[in-house]
Amino acid sequence: MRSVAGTRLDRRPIRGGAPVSINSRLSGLRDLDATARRAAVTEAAGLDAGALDALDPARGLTLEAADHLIENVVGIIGIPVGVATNFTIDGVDRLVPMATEEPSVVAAASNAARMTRGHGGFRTSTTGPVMIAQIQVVDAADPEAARLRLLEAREELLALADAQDPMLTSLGGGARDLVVRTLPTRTGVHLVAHLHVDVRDAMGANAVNTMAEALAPRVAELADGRSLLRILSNKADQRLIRARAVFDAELLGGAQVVRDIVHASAFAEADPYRAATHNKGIMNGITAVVLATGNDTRAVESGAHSHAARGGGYTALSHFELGEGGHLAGTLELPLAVGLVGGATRAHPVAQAAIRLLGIRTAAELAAVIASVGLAQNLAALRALAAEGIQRGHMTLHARTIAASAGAAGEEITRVAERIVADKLIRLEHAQDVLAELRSVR
Ligand SMILES: CC(C)(COP(=O)([O-])OP(=O)([O-])OC[C@H]1O[C@@H](n2cnc3c(N)ncnc32)[C@H](O)[C@@H]1OP(=O)([O-])[O-])[C@@H](O)C(=O)NCCC(=O)NCCSC(=O)C[C@@](C)(O)CC(=O)[O-]
Ligand SMILES: NC(=O)C1=CN([C@@H]2O[C@H](COP(=O)(O)OP(=O)(O)OC[C@H]3O[C@@H](n4cnc5c(N)ncnc54)[C@H](OP(=O)(O)O)[C@@H]3O)[C@@H](O)[C@H]2O)C=CC1
Repeated sequence: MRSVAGTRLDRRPIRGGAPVSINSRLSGLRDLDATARRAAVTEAAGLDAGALDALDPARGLTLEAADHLIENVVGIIGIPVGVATNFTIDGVDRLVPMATEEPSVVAAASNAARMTRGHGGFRTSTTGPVMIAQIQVVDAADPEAARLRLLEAREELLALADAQDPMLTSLGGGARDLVVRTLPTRTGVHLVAHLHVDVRDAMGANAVNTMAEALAPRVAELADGRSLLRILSNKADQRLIRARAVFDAELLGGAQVVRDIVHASAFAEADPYRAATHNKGIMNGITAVVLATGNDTRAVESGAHSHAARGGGYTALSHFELGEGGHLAGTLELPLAVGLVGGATRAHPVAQAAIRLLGIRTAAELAAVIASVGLAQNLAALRALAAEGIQRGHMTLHARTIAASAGAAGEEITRVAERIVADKLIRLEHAQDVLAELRSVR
């Protein structure tokens, strides 16, 4: 623990329970009410009764706790947390908490995960939890020579960085490398030092920012310039996670659907207008798990989009191709700066419950889950787009939101939703008419 502004901060990582063998194939979960679902998921995950109680809105984040998270707190917004089923990731079944306001996202992820179960589920690999801190130096008279002087002082600078975080180094993390670039800009040639730091189970921003600020005076001295910005880069390309899976051709709808998903994938790779929507589909899954686990959604999203733009243009983060036996092979690669130690992951009771449900023990395992959900989410949307179109599945589930917005309550929601879907008129005015009609015949 360390003391910050009089507050004792507990920095031990939130971890899931001891690994238990679970079956994530919870068919029929949708037919239960939310409380019964929570009980079913708690039992299926091998957790103690009550382990997920924080997911009950009455027992989640209190106003008092929220007041310690951000400033000028006046309230709390509720975002639904659903559980995606059917996931097998690196040989382990996982039930995945997803926080999202968008209908059909949780269903779609579960649907796609079901289509790869027979082929072993998702497999992942990672480059390791290495974050980059940037130190900008301006006004160096001889930028190229200054670059070499900094590189000559590599060992000294890495040691100085490590000295800032004995806890991190004791856990096997710490400074790993120094890269120095000269950067021509419209205000002259800047020198930019990149400190690569293994941040273990942290997201790492605070950890590397502290190091960058400590190194900056010495860097400026060596460069004979003036240090300016000292901050991590959200282009976390030393912290990549990759997920792959084979999706069953028959479950996808046959050979033509498989071929058309490959066409859809090629379209997104070639066209930035399509790539932005394609990647939004991936982020539907990724952001939902990042949010549920109390991680920084903006950091992950800027990392993802910077990776999509790494070649200078903007392209798809995933790739689909025809695989062995006519099945569909999908891959996804992106930077994922997520942790189990700091930020809201530590402070938010719902995030703690989400980590417990996932049963993960390291930030790398969390990244593996998130990337797998991103790939599943992408595949589900592409399958719908390449087959019947997005509206059938998405709008059918969206109809419930429309029914509730029209004023339906309780059982009325299902009845109004079913009617507006059957009438193929999923609109607010029609839902209001249907509701009025239902109430008039009571
Ligand atoms: C919506 C489905 C899944 C229906 O698909 P379906 O085939 O009608 O569903 P089903 O009733 O046959 O069920 C199949 C499986 O889906 C899951 N499932 C199905 N329904 C539920 C439900 N109510 N609650 C919970 N789970 C559900 C569930 O896992 C179930 O299997 P089970 O495990 O039960 O044996 C399908 O149409 C689908 O995957 N659609 C894609 C929807 C989607 O991508 N939504 C994201 C929003 S659209 C967007 O923002 C992104 C986009 C599209 O623009 C990106 C892009 O352009 O690339
Ligand atoms: N551009 C961006 O993305 C920015 C993001 N942020 C925010 O920074 C926060 C994340 O920073 P982060 O550095 O992760 O948070 P913390 O500083 O809360 O956590 C990191 C610290 O936890 C301690 N620790 C304990 N156990 C472990 C372990 N197993 N692995 C790693 N570290 C461990 C370490 O040392 P010790 O105990 O000594 O603390 C480490 O320095 C997020 O809230 C994010 O929103 C902030 C600025 C910019």
